[in-house]
Amino acid sequence: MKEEKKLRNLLFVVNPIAGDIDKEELEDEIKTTCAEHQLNCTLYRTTGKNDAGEIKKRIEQDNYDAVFAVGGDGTVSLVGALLIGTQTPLGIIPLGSGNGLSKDLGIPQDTEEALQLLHEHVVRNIDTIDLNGHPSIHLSDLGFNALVVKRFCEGDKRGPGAYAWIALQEYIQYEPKFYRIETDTENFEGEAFMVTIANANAFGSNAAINPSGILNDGRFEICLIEPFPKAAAPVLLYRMYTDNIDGSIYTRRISCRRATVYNVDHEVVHIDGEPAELGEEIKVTMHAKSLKVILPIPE
Ligand SMILES: Nc1ncnc2c1ncn2[C@@H]1O[C@H](COP(=O)(O)OP(=O)(O)OP(=O)(O)O)[C@@H](O)[C@H]1O
Repeated sequence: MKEEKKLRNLLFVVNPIAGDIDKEELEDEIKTTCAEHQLNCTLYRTTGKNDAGEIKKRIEQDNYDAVFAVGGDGTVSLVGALLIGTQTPLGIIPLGSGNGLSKDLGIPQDTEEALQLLHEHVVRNIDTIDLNGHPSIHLSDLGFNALVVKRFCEGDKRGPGAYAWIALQEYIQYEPKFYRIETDTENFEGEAFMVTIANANAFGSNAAINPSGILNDGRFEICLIEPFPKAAAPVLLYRMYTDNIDGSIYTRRISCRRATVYNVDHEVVHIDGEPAELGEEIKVTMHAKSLKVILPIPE
């Protein structure tokens, strides 16, 4: 196996509010681990305002060997988007409410184990996708889940419990919306409960919307949940949590390399867990193996 370049100079982007977990102790742990392995470490704490600009400035000023996102999927996307197309790998110390991408990548969810990646790892390339110029590394949605994500981001409670409570409240009154989807393989026109544009497999909650998706195959999947009777919801959820969504008559997945999604009813959208405004016509393109990521050494 090719010898990995040793990391020397690291930037850690720490989201102090992610997952409702106090990060002070962790910051000390990061500093200690770096000192033990003679690594130079810089910490940047996100503020929620113009973080992308601030981090970009730091990356341009200093020659970092890797940038670690310390937080949830939003923090991972923020950092990952800045590293797409560069030689600088993205590291992840998962500390959010859900940590979907890190789970799909097999990154340890235990902080101490994840910190081992600073000195023992491999670097691999993964695909990213682009929605009207906005990068997406994990999963983006139109429809029900996007609405829940929007309400979650507007609220002041974090964590999986807050997310589940909002989902339940919205589910009771949610009506499917109309979409037209054209891809290089198949087309779709009709109502859907939600449309997921998936580079990866599962949401942070572990619900697998795209169970067989591969992060470096040069393809993405459009996962549709079509209108279903309210009574079918528990079985649908069960299928998602048991990697068996394709067994449902209410779902379909389109694997493709490019797509245009017409969001006819102007339904809300999120990209990797952050609400986004994309207009009615959404062009989705694939950037194969465009992001380097730091992963555990395979067993
Ligand atoms: N200092 C801060 N104060 C308030 N909000 C912040 C701050 N730093 C970042 N944010 C916000 O945190 C959100 C990203 O959080 P992140 O996704 O990392 O964690 P999470 O939501 O707890 O976890 P997950 O996405 O895995 O469910 C962004 O909306 C960002 O604007």
